[in-house]
Amino acid sequence: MEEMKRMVAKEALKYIDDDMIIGLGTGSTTAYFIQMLGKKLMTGELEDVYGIPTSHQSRLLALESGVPVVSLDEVDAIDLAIDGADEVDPHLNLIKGRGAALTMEKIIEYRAGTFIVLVDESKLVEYLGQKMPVPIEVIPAAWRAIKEELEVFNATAELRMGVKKDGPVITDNGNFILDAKFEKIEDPLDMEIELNNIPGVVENGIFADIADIVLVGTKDGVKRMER
Ligand SMILES: O=C[C@H](O)[C@H](O)[C@H](O)COP(=O)(O)O
Repeated sequence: MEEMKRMVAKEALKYIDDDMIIGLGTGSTTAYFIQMLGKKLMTGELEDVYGIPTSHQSRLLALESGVPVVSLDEVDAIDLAIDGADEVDPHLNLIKGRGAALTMEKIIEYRAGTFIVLVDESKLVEYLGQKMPVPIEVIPAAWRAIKEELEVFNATAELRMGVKKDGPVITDNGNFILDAKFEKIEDPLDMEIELNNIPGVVENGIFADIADIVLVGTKDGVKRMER
């Protein structure tokens, strides 16, 4: 599994040129990419590449790896964004947010000229919701009401609890995460919009129609899916 992640991260480097602004995703797969990008910048193989982090995790890792970072309000455009995903359907719709970074990820990736997703083949599903719940970032005061309102969509939601921290997970934006298990998400774009219409929902982990390219690590090498 780790080898597949490394393989797709290496492949993603081929899309990077000098003078690019790159959205830096969150998670274990993107972490390999950030470290490899740092090496290319250190050796001078790449020059003047700046990263826009999507979380504290990717910001700290970028700084540690030698990738200079800028924020969204300092740039006119984002050339490319690279990130992992928890599920990918055949139309390149995604579920993201296992690492609770979905809101900033969507803010950056929605605005990137090209959004490239890095996964291993275990993330490919026939339909969204097949294996994973949809993470939903919510304003803390509204979590219980939203949990109940999600029943309209036949979803069962759990408040995500911290590991090495008592009580709920607090996102980089100071909010809670509800993990909502759906039976089957028939129309990802429609569900993404519906969920964001619930007052108190900050953002949800369905990324419909955003990914341009998915690089899949398989036992037989990297496969490329394109929309
Ligand atoms: O909030 C976290 C993100 O959406 C991650 O990009 C996603 O969970 C994939 O992470 P990993 O590459 O560790 O499987």
